[in-house]
Amino acid sequence: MSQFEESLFPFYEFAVQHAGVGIHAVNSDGRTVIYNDKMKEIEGLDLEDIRDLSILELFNFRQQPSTLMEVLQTGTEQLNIKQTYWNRSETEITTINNTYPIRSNGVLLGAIELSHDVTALEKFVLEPLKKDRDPILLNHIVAESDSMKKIIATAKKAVRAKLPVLLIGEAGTGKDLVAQGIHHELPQMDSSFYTLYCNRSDNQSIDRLATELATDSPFTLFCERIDFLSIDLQRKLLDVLENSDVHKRQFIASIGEDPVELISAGSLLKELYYFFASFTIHFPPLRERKEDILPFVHLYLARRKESLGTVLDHVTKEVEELFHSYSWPGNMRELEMLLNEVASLASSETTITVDMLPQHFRSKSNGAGDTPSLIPDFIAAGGQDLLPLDKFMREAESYYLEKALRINGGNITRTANALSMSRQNLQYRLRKNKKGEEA
Ligand SMILES: Nc1ncnc2c1ncn2[C@@H]1O[C@H](COP(=O)(O)OP(=O)(O)OP(=O)(O)O)[C@@H](O)[C@H]1O
Repeated sequence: MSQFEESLFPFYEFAVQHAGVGIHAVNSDGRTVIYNDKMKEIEGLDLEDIRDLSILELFNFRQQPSTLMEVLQTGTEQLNIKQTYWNRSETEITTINNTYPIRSNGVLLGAIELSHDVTALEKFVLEPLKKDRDPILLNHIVAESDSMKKIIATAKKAVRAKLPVLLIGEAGTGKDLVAQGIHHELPQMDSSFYTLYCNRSDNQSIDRLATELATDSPFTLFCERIDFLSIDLQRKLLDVLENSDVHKRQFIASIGEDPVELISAGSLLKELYYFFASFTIHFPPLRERKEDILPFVHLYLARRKESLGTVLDHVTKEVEELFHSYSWPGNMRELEMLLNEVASLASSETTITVDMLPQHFRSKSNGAGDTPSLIPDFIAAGGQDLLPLDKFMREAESYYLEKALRINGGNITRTANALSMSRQNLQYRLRKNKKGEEA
């Protein structure tokens, strides 16, 4: 190497450390040779954590399919791979990765990954109405269908009456959005919005709430999915609420199913239902109010254009038809996540075409009718071919995880809690099963 080339090293090193993208390079043995500051920030790892790990060990450590390993094995680049995961500091990160083989004189020396952190972008685009600090008003909410119009009208009445409200509907139908809309329409605009995320056994949140309610401060309390609390905790919550100053607060709660069914199944305390049910608002699933689909798509694309200067602004007739024929079991949240996925991989396109829809969506929406394919019967019936046990177990796991996710509106954290597993483990299994399906 010439002296001149050597004198360039400090420049290269500086550029690598200060680049706005994460850089991770491995040699042909899979050992890390470059791991810059941005990559440390993205993954929450230190060089010490990984220096002595081969890429294979690192793969197990991260529980992520490794594009670096794939490029080392195949020698072909992998572009625009989107990954969402929780890093070491328990932060959710979304990256878009480009991974390239590095060759010298035709010999493969290793591979390099350039990782763009698009978490902030994802966070914004995920919820087009939740725009930074702008309050969500009831009139901002997409309400083209008669049923959504009725929901907005009842929510406005509840604001005037200042009585507790119970929001009833499947996950992802917009209950949280309407709760925030009610809050922002209230006369005391200085009060804050407090969400109690209900978790089966989370005693401490209710204790914290009791402390908060003992103060004088006015606020709106939104108890999200009280039906997720154990009956004992529902009793405790009711006690805390009944002993607080109801005049200074707006109380709102949500449940996922019909209250009569929940009460008779022993999942909802009748007295807690009565506490919130001065106003009840039913949110029909999106499949029963398809008029709201396209206005939401247009709102989403307009917001993205306004904030990020992107050019996507409509969908083809074919996509419209597909969106109208699909059942959206995850409701508006599922549509939002789909648009997110499509838009973040688009570059100069102005129209969303069927080709741009991800494979997983095309296969479940394509004429397969309304329900995503479920395994009809898990118990072997006489006369049926038996599956090898490991295949059966994989299918059962995949079915169960998908169902748990659907019940939890696609929310990984809640699903993982409900299944008593770490979020990383759940993500790993989902990915593994998806790969298995595609294979
Ligand atoms: N009518 C709507 N107009 C605009 N955005 C909507 C509408 N309905 C839902 N969304 C968006 O869809 C996503 C899911 O909505 P939201 O969180 O309010 O659902 P939810 O019924 O509270 O779900 P969960 O029961 O799982 O908490 C949010 O990002 C929300 O902004």
